Amino acid sequence: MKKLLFIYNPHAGKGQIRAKLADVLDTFTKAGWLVTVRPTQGKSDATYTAAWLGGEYDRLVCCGGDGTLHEVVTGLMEVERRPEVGYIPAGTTNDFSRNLKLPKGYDALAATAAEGIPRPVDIGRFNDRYFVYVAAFGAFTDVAYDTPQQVKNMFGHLAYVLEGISRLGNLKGYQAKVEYDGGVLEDEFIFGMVSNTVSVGGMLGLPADTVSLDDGLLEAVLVRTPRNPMELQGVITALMKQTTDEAAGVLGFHTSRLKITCADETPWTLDGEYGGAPKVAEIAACRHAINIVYGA
Ligand SMILES: Nc1ncnc2c1ncn2[C@@H]1O[C@H](COP(=O)(O)OP(=O)(O)OP(=O)(O)O)[C@@H](O)[C@H]1O
Repeated sequence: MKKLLFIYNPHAGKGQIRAKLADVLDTFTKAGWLVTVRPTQGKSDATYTAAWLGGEYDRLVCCGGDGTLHEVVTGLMEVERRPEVGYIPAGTTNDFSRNLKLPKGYDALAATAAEGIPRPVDIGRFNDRYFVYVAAFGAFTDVAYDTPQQVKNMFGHLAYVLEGISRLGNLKGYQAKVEYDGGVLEDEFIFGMVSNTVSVGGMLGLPADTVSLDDGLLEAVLVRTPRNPMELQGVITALMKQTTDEAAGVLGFHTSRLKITCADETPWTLDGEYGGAPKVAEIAACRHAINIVYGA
């Protein structure tokens, strides 16, 4: 019998999955799976469980928010023979799930996770860590790690932070050398983001269908430190319009890898969680690292 490992975060979102658990497990079983269930017991539990047990299963279904998906995928990257992944979004933020065109409601989600056909997606490597859809530094990310997880909100939030600053001197910039497929940039940046999600397509001025999760490419957005009030206004305008504007210092490009060398330790967020504060961030797309079930 094919084996399915179900990892769910009982506290994700408002904990609604708990009331649906019996139906979800029944759906998996009726689809022919022999099911093992792991309610996560705390931080990193999903990572350890996926890393230790993932290789013994044909399919791993993850239920929770972006944080739980991040933990599961991080664990699976340690596994040689990775199971197919199904995802039932159940968190307060389920930004990544938008990419998968999943149905609504737990019954349909469980059926899709059990029977849907998986497709390959790229996973981001960040030094010795991983991210599913976004790695970012700067502006708000060094203050606290309650980063607005929805990628689009990041730009809105950044514009809001920038509008609120009374003096340009209050802005913390990061002197950085950025090496990528298209060349080398050396400048001071207040914000940088590398992502693998269609929700950033608009920001790069690209139609969403040119941002693909399985093309071996990541999308990068860098915001240069504005040096005067006019430049600051240009950055805010670009961010509000959610578009890159090279003249205004809001740069965007596709790349398969990126090396960001900062003069100082720079705190990063990976999928909305604290990702450490390295001086050098080596980022790369791990092409087709995970096979995940899509809804359509
Ligand atoms: N049993 C548990 N008790 C407390 N925290 C847990 C437990 N299991 C998992 N977690 C943690 O909860 C965090 C958030 O999980 P998740 O993203 O699934 O939910 P969420 O509702 O979307 O929360 P948020 O959007 O605020 O991150 C994860 O990073 C995980 O480490």
